[in-house]
Amino acid sequence: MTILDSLRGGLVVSCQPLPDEPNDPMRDPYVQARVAAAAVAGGAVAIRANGLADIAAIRATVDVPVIGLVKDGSGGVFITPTATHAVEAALAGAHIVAVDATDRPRPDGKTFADTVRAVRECSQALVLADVSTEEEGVAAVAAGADAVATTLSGYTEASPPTDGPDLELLARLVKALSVPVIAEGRYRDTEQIGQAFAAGAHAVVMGNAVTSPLWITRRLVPATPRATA
Ligand SMILES: CC(=O)N[C@H](C=O)[C@@H](O)[C@H](O)[C@H](O)COP(=O)(O)O
Repeated sequence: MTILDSLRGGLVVSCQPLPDEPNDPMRDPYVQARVAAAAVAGGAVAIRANGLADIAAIRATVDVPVIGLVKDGSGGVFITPTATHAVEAALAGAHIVAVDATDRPRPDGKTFADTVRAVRECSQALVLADVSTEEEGVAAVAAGADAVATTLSGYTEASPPTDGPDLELLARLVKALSVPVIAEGRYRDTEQIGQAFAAGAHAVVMGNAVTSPLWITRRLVPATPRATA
């Protein structure tokens, strides 16, 4: 079975501390590896992880594929923004490297296709294109992406933010592409998971709703009298 086959029809759990919270107590490779192990024990078919130390720790702990990325920067392209970041993620142990494949300029001046080539030259890792529009997905596949994810919908100028997941983009990508399309971004419950698979998703990624006590608690606390006192 190929790596991508092993993800088919399953839940991928994204184990990442909150990016805008440098003091998130979960920011620790050992902790993230234990969270990943718990997710796998619960049935996750793969783990998505950010940063070389977390990728390596999770790879050493779980026996499912690791989708690795390296976040760097805040505005513009920040998910595995350069070919160097992508190569480092592959060498740290990612089976699949998630790379920003939006049509925005990249900090190293290279193209997404250059980045795919760099990963192929140094490893067996596959490349997952994180996109925000259908056009970006089509271009990413032409440039060599092995799979495409809706990860960046709602986070670029070309894609207006929404509360829930972008099921429309997912359905359009499934129709337009011949590679697996992974649903990611603001999936929170079983109903949305069902909707994603009904729209043709290869797999669904859930992050904060599973792996961030800080994020979950912040959403629950406003419902308490204490919060409004
Ligand atoms: C846009 C961006 O930076 N997305 C990142 C991608 O790796 C993560 O911060 C996501 O939050 C996560 O993968 C999915 O989490 P949720 O299921 O909570 O959307």
